[in-house]
Amino acid sequence: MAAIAAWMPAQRWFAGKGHAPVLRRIGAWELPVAEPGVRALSLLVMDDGAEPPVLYQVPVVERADGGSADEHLIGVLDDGTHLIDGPHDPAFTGALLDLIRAGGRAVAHGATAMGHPSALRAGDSDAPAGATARVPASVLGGEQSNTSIVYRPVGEAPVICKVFRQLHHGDNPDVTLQTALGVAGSPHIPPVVGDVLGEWDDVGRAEGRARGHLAFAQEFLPGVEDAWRVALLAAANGQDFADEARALGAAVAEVHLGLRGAFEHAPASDELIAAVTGAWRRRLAIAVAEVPELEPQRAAIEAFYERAEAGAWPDLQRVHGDLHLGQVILAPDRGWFLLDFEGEPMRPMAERRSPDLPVRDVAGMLRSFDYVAGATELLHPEQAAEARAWTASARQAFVDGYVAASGMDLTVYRDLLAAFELDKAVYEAIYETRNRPHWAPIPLRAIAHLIEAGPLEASTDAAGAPQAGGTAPDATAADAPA
Ligand SMILES: Nc1ncnc2c1ncn2[C@@H]1O[C@H](COP(=O)(O)OP(=O)(O)O)[C@@H](O)[C@H]1O
Ligand SMILES: O=P(O)(O)O[C@H]1O[C@H](CO)[C@@H](O[C@H]2O[C@H](CO)[C@@H](O)[C@H](O)[C@H]2O)[C@H](O)[C@H]1O
Repeated sequence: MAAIAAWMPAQRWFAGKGHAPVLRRIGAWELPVAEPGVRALSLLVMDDGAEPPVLYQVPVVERADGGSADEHLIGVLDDGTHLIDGPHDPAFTGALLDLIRAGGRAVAHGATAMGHPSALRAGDSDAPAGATARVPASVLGGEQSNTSIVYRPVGEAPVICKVFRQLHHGDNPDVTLQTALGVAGSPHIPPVVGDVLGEWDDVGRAEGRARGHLAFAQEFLPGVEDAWRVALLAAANGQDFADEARALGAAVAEVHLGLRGAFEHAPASDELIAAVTGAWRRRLAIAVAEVPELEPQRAAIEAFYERAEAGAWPDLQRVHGDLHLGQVILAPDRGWFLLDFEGEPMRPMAERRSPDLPVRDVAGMLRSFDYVAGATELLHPEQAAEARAWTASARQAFVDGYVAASGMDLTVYRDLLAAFELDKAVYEAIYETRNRPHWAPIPLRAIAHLIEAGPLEASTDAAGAPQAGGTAPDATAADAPA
C-alpha cells in the first residue's frame, strides 16, 4: 500500500488533490496470466484521507523478474517484485479484454469481477482465453477522470476499454445508458463490446456488500479529435460550424428520445422538482464559499432559480448529464457520437442516476459553445469578435437542430434553460477555480451576462446570450486545455 500511496497523488485520476492519500485495501480481483512469475490484479483501495472517503480501482501487475515497463513502475517490494501500473502492462490489458469478450469470472480476493460481452456481438466472443494478450494496447493520453485503454486488433475494429477509477455502488450510467442505446439501435453511440461488473465489501451497506461497474468497452473511432479541439480550430480559422452544430443538436435530441424509450420517465412532481432545484442551490452555496467573486451575484442567481422552479417543467428522464464539446466526436461518414455518460464527476452518483431534464444537456452544450469564444478570447484576444460571432451562430444552429428533431418547444422552457445554463456556469466556476484558475473568468463572465440578459431573454435567443466583453487577461498557448 505504501508504494501505491506514494505514486497515486501524481495520477490525473486521483481526485484528492491537496491531501496525501490514506489507503486501506478493500479487496482485489485477479486475471489469469500464462507468463510465469507474473500476476495481474486490480486492487480496490479506499482513500480514507478524503472527505468523504473515495474508493479507487488500481490495476497492478506484479512481475517477479522486474519487467521492462520502468516508466510505469509504481514501486518495488522488499522481495524485489516490481509493481507496474496495470493499464500499461500487456499482462493486464490482454487478460482484461479476454474477460470482457469471452465473459466469465475473475479470481476473487474479497472482490469479484464478472465479464459481460455485449449481446449484440454474439459470435465475436469466441476468441480462446489468452488470445488477446497479443493485441497491441496503449493508454489514451490526455486529461481524464478514468483510464482508457485502446486496443488495435489486426483485421478488427479498434476497441476502447475504460477502467473506472472511482467506484460506486449501483449501475454506472456510462455502461447502462450506452448499452440501452446500443440495443435500441442508436447510431450516436459507438457499438458496445461489453463490460465488467464487480462486488466488494462495504460495511456501510445493510447487506455488507456493494456492487458496481468496473470497466466498459466499446468500439474506438480512430483518428477523430473530440469536438472541443475541432471547434476551437474552426472558430480560430473563422470556419462556419452551423451545419455541424445543427446536426449535433439533432443527434442530442435523438439520444434523448432513445433514452426516453429505454428508461423510465416521469412527470415533474413536486418531489422531483425539489430534488433538481435543491441540487442547484447546494451547488451555488459551495460555489459562493469557494469562489468569493460569486457572492455579489448570489441573489440574482437565486431569483433565476425561483422563476424556473415556478415555471413550466417537461417530464423528467435519463439524460447524458455532462454534455460538452469534449464529450462528442464527429466521425467522417458516420456523423455525431456522444461519449462518456457518467455525468458530472463532482455530483454524487445517486443524483447522476436520477431522472433529469433534457434541457440540462442543451444548456451544457450551449455553455460549451460559449467556452469556445471564452477560451479564444483568453488565448488570442485579437480574435475575440470573430469567435463571439462563431459562437452565436453555432449556439443558434444547435438549438434549431435540437428543436427540429425533438419537437420540444424550448421557448416554453426558457426559464428552465436559463437556470440550467446558470447552474452549469456555477459548476464550471467551481471546476475552473479548483483545476484551471486562469480559466475561471470564462464562466464568471458568462454568469454576469446571463444575469444581465434577464430571465426573459437569457437562452431563448441562443445567439444572443451570453455575450462576454471586457479585456481578456493575457495567456499563452500552454493555457490550452489538455
Ligand atoms: N469510442 C471512442 N472513440 C474515439 N475516441 C473516444 C472514444 N471514447 C472516448 N474517446 C476519447 O477519449 C476521451 C476521454 O473519454 P471519456 O469517456 O470522456 O473518459 P473520461 O471518463 O476519463 O473523461 C474522449 O474525449 C474522446 O476524445
Ligand atoms: O472530465 P469531464 O469530461 O468529465 O469534464 C470535466 O472537465 C471539462 C474540462 O475538460 C469541463 O468542461 C469545461 O471546459 C470545457 C473545455 O475544456 C468546455 O467545453 C465545457 O463546456 C466546460 O464545462 C467539465 O465541465 C468537467 O465536468
